[in-house]
Amino acid sequence: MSAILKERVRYLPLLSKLRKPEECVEFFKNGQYIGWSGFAGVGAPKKVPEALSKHVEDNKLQGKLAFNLFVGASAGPEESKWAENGMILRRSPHQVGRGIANSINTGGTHFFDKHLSMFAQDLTYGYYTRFKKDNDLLDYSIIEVTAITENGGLILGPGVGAVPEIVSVSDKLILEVNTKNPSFEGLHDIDMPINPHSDQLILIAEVAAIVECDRSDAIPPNTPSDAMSQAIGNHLIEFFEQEVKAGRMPSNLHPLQSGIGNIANAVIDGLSSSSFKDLKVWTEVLQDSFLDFFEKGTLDYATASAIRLTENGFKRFFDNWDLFSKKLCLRSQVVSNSPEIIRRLGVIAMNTPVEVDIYAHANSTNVNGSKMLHGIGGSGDFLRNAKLSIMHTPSARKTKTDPTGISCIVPFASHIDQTEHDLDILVTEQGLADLRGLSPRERSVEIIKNCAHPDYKDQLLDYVRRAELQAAKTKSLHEPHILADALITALRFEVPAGSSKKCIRDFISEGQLVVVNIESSGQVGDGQQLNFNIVDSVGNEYRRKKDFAGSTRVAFTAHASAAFDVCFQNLLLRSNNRAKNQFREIELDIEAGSAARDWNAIQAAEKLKPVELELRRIEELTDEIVDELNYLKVREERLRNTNESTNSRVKNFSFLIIISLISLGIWQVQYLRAYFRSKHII
Ligand SMILES: CC(=O)SCCNC(=O)CCNC(=O)[C@H](O)C(C)(C)COP(=O)(O)OP(=O)(O)OC[C@H]1O[C@@H](n2cnc3c(N)ncnc32)[C@H](O)[C@@H]1OP(=O)(O)O
Repeated sequence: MSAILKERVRYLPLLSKLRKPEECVEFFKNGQYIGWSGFAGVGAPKKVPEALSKHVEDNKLQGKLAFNLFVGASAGPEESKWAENGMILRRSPHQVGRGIANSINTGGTHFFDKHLSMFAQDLTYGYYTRFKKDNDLLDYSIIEVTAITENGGLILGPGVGAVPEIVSVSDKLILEVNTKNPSFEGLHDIDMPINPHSDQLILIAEVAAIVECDRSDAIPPNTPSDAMSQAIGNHLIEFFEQEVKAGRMPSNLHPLQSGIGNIANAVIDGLSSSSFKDLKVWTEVLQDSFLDFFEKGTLDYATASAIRLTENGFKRFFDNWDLFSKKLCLRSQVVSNSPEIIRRLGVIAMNTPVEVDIYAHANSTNVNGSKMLHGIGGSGDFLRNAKLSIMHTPSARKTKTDPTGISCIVPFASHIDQTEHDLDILVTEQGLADLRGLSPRERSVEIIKNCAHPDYKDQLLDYVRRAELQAAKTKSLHEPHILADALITALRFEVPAGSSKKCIRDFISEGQLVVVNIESSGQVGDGQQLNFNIVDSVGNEYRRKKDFAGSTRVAFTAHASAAFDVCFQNLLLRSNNRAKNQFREIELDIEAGSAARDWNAIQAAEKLKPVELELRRIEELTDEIVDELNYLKVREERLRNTNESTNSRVKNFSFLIIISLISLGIWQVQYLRAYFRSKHII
């Protein structure tokens, strides 16, 4: 037993329960309900989960020793290891890490994404354990502590999260005493709201073991702030200054909440250099940038549920313990995320979405509507209840081949976590949209104009124009949408190896510039040969390529006004002996006319100001509309000529028939007369 452990565990009876992590494995059985401490990657248990993972790997128990796991918010890499080993059957709430996200997205883990403010209390109500056969809510909980007081009080570490509720409903506890971190004594304010069923007994769990942990939390370094995040920060600072001037906020603002992720970290970095003083923070996670905030004297006091610092950040924090610990309080997540407190304090909430749509519905969790990233976390708690609900995001994110390949401003959010009823302000590096008091259609203009990336502005405006035209016809102009178009920015489909040709058809006008971007998965030599060609319906071939993989951009000027096809065929090569179920995934993006022009290059080459560029774009768009109208006019003329010529032909034919009938009639009369005369009848 190390001297430091003896010093930290001041409740002596517990010292007799000391075990090695691997000696705790025997407590765990398949299907148990387990709680962990931890919040936003810090304060989670490490040694016992690691020993269990090793046990599963050594004995090939993957998928055979699995648990229902509840953690306040995300835990550390040990959780991802559990997921990789098929050890998590069910999980809630917020999680972070490739392993756990993969397990959710491949169906190995049932994940339910509850608001952080509600999760802990719902757990104590028994909502999540209602299928359990015995009366215990949680069988075991593994809790990291930094000390245990003389009377058995648990001193948690850098994360509080749902530990108070988890401990209160656990049958047995395993305590990991972290001796690498200093004791966090004096930094927490642990409070448990009384649930409506106040007549229920809170169980006092039995401690099954204590284990020493000599390792700190491993938080990856944050991406340093860049021009994009600085621009977002500057727009926000300018906005806050205006709010103070308008008398809607005091000069030291209202308490700030900041979400997780690199953008949130960088935005706080920007705010720390602003001229605001005596700021306060009411949030759930403090990241590294808050340390600068404290040191520069901008930040007066902060309260959170976890302090999620990188290795360097923790070193700074521990080295300056006296300064930071006096300005900080860690609380449980039911308190830090309490809707009532957030509303009463008038918190300014700032969180990053995956995407926001033109009417201000935001997706915080699911890429393309179905691929889970991290979960909603506390973003819903804060954005629904804050005095000012702000979302900050880059206007576009990169893909493998395109630095602005994904627009974060979309016609229709593919999954909605935060609704239009909550969001006040949207800010990207392009600018800030103040949505307060605007109708959905006013919002769409404000968002596209101020926040969308220039590469996507025209497409979004075009969508709004078409949606409004259609909605006007059906008298549904409140929030116009064309649902069939709303979710498509680029086409993505699979071409199975050995299948027949697959073609995508579009229509172009003569002389129009067309740009086709094609991205294919796989590589040349992988046993499949992907060929494509682009032809129009009058026989012009614009491009043909054999054995293609990766990405390409084809630009051409249309020779005729006609339909054109982009056709793919994926041949299975003889040398390929893994033939079954192989396919290439294709992403196809077709742009025509002004949308196909590289406006950034035009602006640079002709040294145009933004207004001039916008006017040029509008001019081209107008020319295009005029061209289209001219084309329609010519087609209409052609149709009219065809109609007229058909009409005159029918007329002539009718005359011919009339003349033929009259001639036939005269002939018949003559013939009958001659016949009757020859028979002497007349
Ligand atoms: C504990 C708490 O709850 S704190 C309170 C706030 N909580 C939340 O808001 C929870 C939900 N939000 C989040 O998890 C984050 O803010 C995020 C993921 C939405 C954004 O965080 P960032 O640091 O800006 O994201 P980051 O750049 O690391 O991107 C994360 C991944 O999402 C992907 N992504 C983000 N936006 C998009 C998009 N519009 N389309 C496709 N992929 C996207 C990124 O490409 C990246 O993928 P990768 O890991 O394969 O590279």
